[in-house]
Order: sequence, then C-alpha cells, then structure tokens
Amino acid sequence: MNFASLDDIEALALSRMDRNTRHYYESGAIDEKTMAANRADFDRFLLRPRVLRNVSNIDLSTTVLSCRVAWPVAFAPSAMHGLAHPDAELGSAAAAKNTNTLMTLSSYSTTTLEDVIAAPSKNIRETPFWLQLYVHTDRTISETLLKRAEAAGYKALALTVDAPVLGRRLNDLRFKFAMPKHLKLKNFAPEQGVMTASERNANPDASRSQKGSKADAALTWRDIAWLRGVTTMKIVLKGIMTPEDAILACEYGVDGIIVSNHGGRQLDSSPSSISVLEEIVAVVDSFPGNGKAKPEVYMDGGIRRGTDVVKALALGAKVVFIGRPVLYGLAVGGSAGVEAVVSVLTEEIKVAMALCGVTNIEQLRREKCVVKRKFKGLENFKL
Ligand SMILES: Cc1cc2nc3c(=O)[nH]c(=O)nc-3n(C[C@H](O)[C@H](O)[C@H](O)COP(=O)(O)O)c2cc1C
Ligand SMILES: CC(C)CC(=O)C(=O)O
Repeated sequence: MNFASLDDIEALALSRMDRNTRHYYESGAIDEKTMAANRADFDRFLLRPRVLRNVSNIDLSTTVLSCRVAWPVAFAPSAMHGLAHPDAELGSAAAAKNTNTLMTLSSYSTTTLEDVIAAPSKNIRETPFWLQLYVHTDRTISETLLKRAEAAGYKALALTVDAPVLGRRLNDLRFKFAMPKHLKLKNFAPEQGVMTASERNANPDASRSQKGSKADAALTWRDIAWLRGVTTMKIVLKGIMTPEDAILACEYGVDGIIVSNHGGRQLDSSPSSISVLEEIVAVVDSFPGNGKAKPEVYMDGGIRRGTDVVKALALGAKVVFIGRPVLYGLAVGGSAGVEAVVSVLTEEIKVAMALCGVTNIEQLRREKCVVKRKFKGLENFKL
C-alpha cells in the first residue's frame, strides 16, 4: 500500500468507518483543546538544517528497556482493534513483528493477549511486546492477567495512571456507542464485569468514577510496590505530565515513564505532551540515582510526521508512541495498512535526520541543538 502521508491514511480510514467507531477513535475530551495542542505545539520547535555531514547511511535502530527495535517509534495501547478491522490486534501485532516495532497491547483488546503475541508474521527477529494495564478493583483479576502476560512473553507492563476516571468525550456521550455484539473484551471473563469506555459513558454512574469498569480509581503510588511483588515484568507508567510526578516515578523506581495526556482524551486544558517533555527529561536526568538505573522517558500524543519524531527525540525522548495512526492504518488495510503507516513515517524520519545532518538515534538524542525553540515562552505563543 502506497501513501504520501499519515493524513492520507487517516482520511481514507475515517471515510470508511461507521459513525460510532469514528467518534470513539477521533475524540478528545470536552473541547479537545489538549488534543489540538498535541499537534499544534510541535510548531513551537524548529529543526536546524546542517550540511556536508555524510548522511548516506541513516540507522534508525535503537533499544527500549534493553530490547533492540528497528526504529524509535512504538505502538501505543488502544482498546478494541476489532472495531477497525476483522483481523483486530492480530493485524497490528503482525505489522509490529514484520517491522520490528515495539507493540503495547491494551488490556481491553478484542483478541487474547496470548493470541496477540503469537500472531503469525514473516519476521524471525524477536519483537518486544508490552501489556497495558488498568488495575481492576478485584486485584486478583489483575494479578492473573499479569501472570498470563509474563508466561506469554510480554516484557513490560504499562500501567495507565492518567485515567482514574474517564475523560468526557462528548460524541461518545451523545451517541452512546455500543460495542458490536460480535466483539468481546477477550482478556476478561464476562462475570469480571469489565465495561468498555462507551458502555461506561452511556452509564452516568460509571462515568463519574471508573467503578463501572472495575478499574480502580483508588490506586496510589504505594500500589507500585504491590505490582513489583506480583510480576517480574518491567514497570512503565503511562500518563506522566509533570516534573513532580516524574520525580515520584524515579523515587518509586519504575523502569520507564511515558509523557502522555492519553491523546487529549482525559484532562482537557492540560498541556501538550511535547511542551512538557524537556522539563520532565531534565528532572529525570538530574535525579540522584545512587547507582540505580533511572526510568527511560518516552512520549506520545500528536505524532504524525517524521519531523515530530525527530523533535521529540532531540528533546530527550528515548522512543515515541503512536496511537490513532495505528488504528487508521489497520482500518485501511489490516496489517498491510499498519505497515504503510510505519513505512511513511520511517521515510519521513530518515529524510528529516539526513537534512539535520545526523545519521543515528544516539547522535540525534545527544545533539539537542537539532531543535530550536521558536517561541521563548507560552506568553508569546498564540494557539
Ligand atoms: C481509540 C483509542 C483507544 C485508546 N485506548 C487506550 C487504552 O486502552 N489504554 C491506554 O492506556 N491508552 C489508550 N489510548 C491512548 C493511547 O495509548 C495514546 O496515549 C494516544 O492515542 C496517543 O495520542 P495519538 O493518538 O495522538 O498518537 C487510546 C487512544 C485512542 C485514540
Ligand atoms: C476502554 C477505555 C478505557 C480505553 C481508553 O483508554 C480510551 O478509550 O482512551
């Protein structure tokens, strides 16, 4: 499949989706200001073209939590891939394997986590898989899920910390989306009472807290110790947006943090991910590790161009994650569509790196001079 840009894939995908799926995938919370800022704020940073530096070979490979991957972009967890394509998560997992891309599976998937990691692919290189987790009010259900993930070969769990309650997505509320009958949240038994976002949105009690979903709104930092006790997988916190929480993450000894506002789907009026990335990287870098490893810092939110990836890496992200683009790729062509997303973004990153005069990811991350602030401060920035 051949596309010029991720926008073209998105436009085709949206034109094919039924209204409710489109709303669920596209929506941000409330006025969608944070979702818009996730895109717009990349324009606050400019790239500096450098010349005559032999850029005939560009190497995009890097590592994430010691696993080698082909490029510095990973798949963010998103619920219910079955809405996008009949192959569901098997399509996205095959694309992840075929392109040696880290995939994070949402625990609210329409395929079991065991089937996802075993998805057939033509690639023999080992590709890391992580499992995203919402902690269930009945902890034994989460413990069982983690044990299953560990046994199946998942390398890390990504604990989503920015959704103790669900953000209000207005079109989900207006149109009361219901998951089609042929789809199930396959990692849970029906009696475990896990509800989809839409079912919860359609239920006013549940939308006030995540009680209805059985996701535990009472979770605190102390629960990290519980997680450490029940799994040997590495622990990544997804949804860190302030230096204060980044320092706490360091103190609690997690292995990674994802600077993320959930694609603008949770707290509207919170800042864009790219605008807070640099200060979070700085506090993690200066945290006194006392010989212990510090968390790797990743980011997601609004990545749609190779230049976005280059900016985020130059501002200190180890890798970035893409959410909606994977769903749109899946919708246009199953695994081939997701591979088309990877291919467009890979080409764009290579071109941007070459024109910035850098040839590998370490160089890009070291040379912070690749990016230049366009505006001195928020006060000068007009949305
Ligand atoms: C339709 C949809 C479903 C999502 N489901 C989950 C989920 O199950 N767990 C989670 O932690 N994040 C979820 N996210 C958030 C993504 O992991 C990610 O943070 C976000 O999509 C990144 O922004 P982007 O879509 O602009 O790339 C979801 C996002 C979308 C759009
Ligand atoms: C089932 C939902 C809670 C998944 C999610 O995180 C989202 O829709 O943003």
